[in-house]
Amino acid sequence: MIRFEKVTKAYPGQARSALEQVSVDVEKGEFVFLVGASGSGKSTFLRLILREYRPSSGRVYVAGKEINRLAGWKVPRLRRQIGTVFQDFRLLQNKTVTENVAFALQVIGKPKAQVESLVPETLEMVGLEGKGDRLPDELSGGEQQRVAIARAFVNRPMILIADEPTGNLDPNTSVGIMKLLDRINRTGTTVLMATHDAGIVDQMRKRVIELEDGHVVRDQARGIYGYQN
Ligand SMILES: Nc1ncnc2c1ncn2[C@@H]1O[C@H](COP(=O)(O)OP(=O)(O)OP(=O)(O)O)[C@@H](O)[C@H]1O
Repeated sequence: MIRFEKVTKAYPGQARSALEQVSVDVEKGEFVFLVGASGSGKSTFLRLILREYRPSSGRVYVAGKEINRLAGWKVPRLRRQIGTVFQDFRLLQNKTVTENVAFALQVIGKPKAQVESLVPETLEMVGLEGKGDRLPDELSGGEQQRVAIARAFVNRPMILIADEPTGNLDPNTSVGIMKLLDRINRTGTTVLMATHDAGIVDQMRKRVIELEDGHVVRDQARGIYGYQN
């Protein structure tokens, strides 16, 4: 589903590459934690999958296509197949829960009837039934992250990328969010999650890829967090 072949990414003006000769294969339906100290290259890895950046050398494949070679007009189609969730939720503050989730479908031109069936179904799946009319600031942090996950998943993407999704949440709330991501993964969606949350990684026992200074230093099935901050 995702393949990195000897990928190096150097940002202009930076002495050291953010990623250096990284080769990784992620199969469809896998759940992968990306761990590593701050600055080790986790976000860069995720952004290359979205083609927010191109590699300086090497190749990135998503669903069999080398995305560096995709024509610019095909990039939105690629991104449509990848849901994204971030630490800071990134909801539209002046729109209700329902409108936030519906918006993700409207911008890609989904017919109204489909929007009207998919949005409530997805809100129910993430445990937000009955809260569709609230504004984001009328929700707890955990609920706001559920809205963000609903928005990322409502289009049933093949890949879900989560960059520190529990970074702003307390441990109990984080467990609920992880259960939800696990459920989404069980529908067949490939999940990649960058995290500093040792407790969660140790609890879930999924594949762990550890980056250090832009290199993969560990790739472990049913792994643990296992590095010192
Ligand atoms: N847009 C950019 N321009 C220049 N350098 C960048 C840019 N983005 C990241 N870097 C550098 O690339 C390296 C890897 O950064 P990256 O954000 O991928 O790390 P990270 O593991 O996600 O860190 P964190 O855990 O703090 O989010 C760092 O040295 C960082 O300073």
